[in-house]
Amino acid sequence: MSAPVLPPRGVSVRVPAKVNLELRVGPRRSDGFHGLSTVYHAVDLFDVVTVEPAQEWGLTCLGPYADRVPTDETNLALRAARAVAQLAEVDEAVHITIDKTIPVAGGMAGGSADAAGALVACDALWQSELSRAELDEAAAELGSDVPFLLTGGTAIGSGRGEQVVPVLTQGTFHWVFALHHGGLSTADVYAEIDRLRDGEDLPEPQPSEELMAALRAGDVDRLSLALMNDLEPAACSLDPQLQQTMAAGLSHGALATTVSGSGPTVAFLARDRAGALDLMVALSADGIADDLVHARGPVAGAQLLSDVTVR
Ligand SMILES: C[C@@](CO)(OP(=O)(O)O)[C@H](O)COP(=O)(O)OP(=O)(O)OC[C@H]1O[C@@H](n2ccc(N)nc2=O)[C@H](O)[C@@H]1O
Ligand SMILES: Nc1ncnc2c1ncn2[C@@H]1O[C@H](COP(=O)(O)OP(=O)(O)O)[C@@H](O)[C@H]1O
Repeated sequence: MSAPVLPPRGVSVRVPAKVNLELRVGPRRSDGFHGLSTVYHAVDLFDVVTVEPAQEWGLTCLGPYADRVPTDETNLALRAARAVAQLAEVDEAVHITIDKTIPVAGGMAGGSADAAGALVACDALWQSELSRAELDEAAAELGSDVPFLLTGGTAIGSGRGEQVVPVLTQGTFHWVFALHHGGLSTADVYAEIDRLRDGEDLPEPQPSEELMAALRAGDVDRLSLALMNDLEPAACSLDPQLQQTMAAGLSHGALATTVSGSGPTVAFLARDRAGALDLMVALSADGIADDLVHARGPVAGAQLLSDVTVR
């Protein structure tokens, strides 16, 4: 007699961090968001989100940044899980465990990654088979960056960042991320760009042809010339130390640098793996950042790791 097929007990999903290769910010819209043209790029720095059936809704965060992550109902992963329960009409609770490696409030979309991970994990746990359109819509409601973390790779983001279209790329790029544990609030950085650009006539943001060509060719030198982030002056205005970090990386041979999203993480593009490791050693000797991480991109978005853990 064959064994009965039991529903899965727990599901784990691995989700990457992102850096914006380009971030062009238009004027503030009437809903308070800014129209964007951005190019997201997922890198191999991962959180793992595990959901397990439980008597009550709950969340545990593990890892070095755990004390900076809310475990109440404001946690984006918990909100994502509840959104799937509602869409799938499931009346069951889960306990979520986030094994956190992505810096918190670092401009690398860690909370958004956890939300994307929880959407995919709960959909698998409850076998709800939500359509991609339903998942994308739920993701966009949770945050502007969340749909990209479902897709991963390299992609253009438009609207407020939630409309995502994949971009053709070749090869792997090597990055060094200089982390600053202070954190910057995304809303504060957008408010600061408004203050700095007050009265300016702003063009409709568009992706640059040069960046698309560099990515299509997998050409790291061309990519180094195409990185840009409109939020950089605003992040540097709120945290002037970032300018020193950027200058230090360039003096040690980084091909280019940009603030990651709304910061305060600073991204350096290296020629290759050896270049990235040399840069880490030099920056570490300077003691300029709280931590340094080597990561590669592009990598896939939220990926199911297993659908059966301990029974
Ligand atoms: C700056 C970016 C670049 O990818 O990422 P992070 O640096 O936060 O990772 C994103 O635009 C952040 O997206 P996300 O972190 O999902 O932001 P949301 O939760 O949607 O919005 C948080 C707040 O940021 C501001 N906001 C966000 C997106 C946008 N297009 N315009 C905005 O003005 C609004 O003040 C909003 O209330
Ligand atoms: N699962 C989560 N992980 C991290 N932060 C979260 C999470 N859920 C909610 N937050 C809140 O979102 C804020 C922004 O965090 P994060 O997404 O890491 O940064 P960023 O928007 O700069 O990419 C945090 O300060 C925290 O209060």
